[in-house]
Amino acid sequence: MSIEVKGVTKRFGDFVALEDVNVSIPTGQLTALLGPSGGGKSTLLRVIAGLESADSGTIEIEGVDATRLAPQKRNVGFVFQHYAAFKHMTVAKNVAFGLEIRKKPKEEIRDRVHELLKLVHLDQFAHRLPSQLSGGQRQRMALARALAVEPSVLLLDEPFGALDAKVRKELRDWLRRLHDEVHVTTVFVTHDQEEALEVSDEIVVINNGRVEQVGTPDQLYDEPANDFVMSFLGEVTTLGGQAIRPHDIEVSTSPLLDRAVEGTVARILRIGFEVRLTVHTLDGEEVHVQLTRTLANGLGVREGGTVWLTPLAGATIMPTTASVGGHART
Ligand SMILES: Nc1ncnc2c1ncn2[C@@H]1O[C@H](COP(=O)(O)OP(=O)(O)OP(=O)(O)O)[C@@H](O)[C@H]1O
Repeated sequence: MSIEVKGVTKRFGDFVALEDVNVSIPTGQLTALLGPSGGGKSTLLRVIAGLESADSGTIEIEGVDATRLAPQKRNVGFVFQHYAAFKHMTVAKNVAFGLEIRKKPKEEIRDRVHELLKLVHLDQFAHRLPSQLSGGQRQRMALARALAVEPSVLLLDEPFGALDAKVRKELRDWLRRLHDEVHVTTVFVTHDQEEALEVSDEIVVINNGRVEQVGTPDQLYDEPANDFVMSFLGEVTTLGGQAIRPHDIEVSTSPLLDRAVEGTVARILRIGFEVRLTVHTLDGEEVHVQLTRTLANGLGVREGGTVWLTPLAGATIMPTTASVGGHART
């Protein structure tokens, strides 16, 4: 394991931001810290970086107890949402900075900067100032700068958070490819489920200062530990008082199964290949169902018509608590 977080608790006054957090982050992987705003993701990243100190618990990085080490002694690189570049220095100088203060030979610095700028596709911008770059290019420069000193761990706090959706998506794909080339252990904070599912090898779901679940994107989606994780990583509705995904519900226009729930189609929304039904059941539940267009057309569903709903075989079903429905997809 590259990072071992053991029994970490962090309070700000009376407020408990992290409570007995235990996480192992594997070497060479891309791990996302995912959760709703205020859940404690950034605090955990800052405790790993040494920018905050935990009230109790330990942090081990690459087998070394780093709990009391200063940030610059932990061999970690960081990139934040709003990256503070040296405005008066060129892109190349910004990337070279960490190597220069370490007094590396000039030739080695020049070669390394060239290699890094190529890696982040900024080689043609080496002589520009940061203000002459786009937001996405500036974040790529920040990554090159963080990678320059060959950190054993790269910590990214919503690195693309301030960028527009399209650039964000491009950089997300780019980060995945970069990681496949460089393989440095990377931990990145995001509140965006899609980003976490698309990019990471492993996801740590954090809510209210606690770890809800750790797993691969598939494990979290297919075997959520609780209804919070289930609702945070995809859409969820309730059927017969239980949480279920809208696409895991079978719709029939005749009462084929005795445990089927009868209801009336209140609304039909057609979006591309997908058809969304809102069904009001006899028990007064509002159930959301997702079907393919082909299936919906084949069934001949119509607003005001009666349908019978059953969970599909193999559907993930959870008892509900108050958290279901509280975290819609963003
Ligand atoms: N320096 C501080 N002083 C007091 N409270 C703080 C401090 N830093 C963080 N907190 C509180 O700790 C909680 C966790 O904050 P944190 O930034 O870790 O959340 P997050 O999951 O990263 O959220 P976001 O996605 O909004 O950044 C929040 O309620 C926040 O207000």
